[in-house]
Amino acid sequence: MVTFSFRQAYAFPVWQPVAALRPAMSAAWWKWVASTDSLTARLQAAGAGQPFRVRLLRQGAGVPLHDEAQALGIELRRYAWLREVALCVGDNPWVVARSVAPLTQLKGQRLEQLGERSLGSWLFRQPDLVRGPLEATSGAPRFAFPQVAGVKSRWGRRSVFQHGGLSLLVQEYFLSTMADDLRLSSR
Ligand SMILES: C=C(O[C@@H]1C=C(C(=O)O)C=C[C@H]1O)C(=O)O
Repeated sequence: MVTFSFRQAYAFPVWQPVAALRPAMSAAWWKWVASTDSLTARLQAAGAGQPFRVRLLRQGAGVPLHDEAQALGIELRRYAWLREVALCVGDNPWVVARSVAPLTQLKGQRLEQLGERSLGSWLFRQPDLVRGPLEATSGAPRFAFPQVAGVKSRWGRRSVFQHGGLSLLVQEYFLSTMADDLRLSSR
């Protein structure tokens, strides 16, 4: 079983509009990073019958990172609802994701009861869902990271979803395990 640890990164992540990073990305990666439909559904399709699983790593109240608070337009050091997962295909974590929502905006959406069901499967069923612009980074996540030698983050992306008065920042980092399994180039 793969274990995960918090990885301390010293550099502040540089987020850019996803189109700004397109020249640095292969066409195959662009399709993944710039897609705006459900990533869960895409991973399930790409897994070609291998079991897809959401591994819940952490969920509950906590203080968002500086850039997360900025992205949500909330005050620094305000508690938020945090959820960290690994999206696994077969035995491998392909994506690690961290979602953040202001606690004050949680009003019976029952997000905390999702457990190991995919947040995306729930989110994309909401008829009023609006997705904000995608931003991307080549930096590594500063949260749960698989403790397996040689696993690297290839691309990260984030966007804010709006639904029923709730703003939800979703950050997803695509791992080298996924690149290896799908034979994608490193970048
Ligand atoms: C936003 C989506 O949901 C995915 C599922 C997540 C979860 O269960 O916590 C987190 C991020 C996403 O990669 C999606 O499917 O597009």
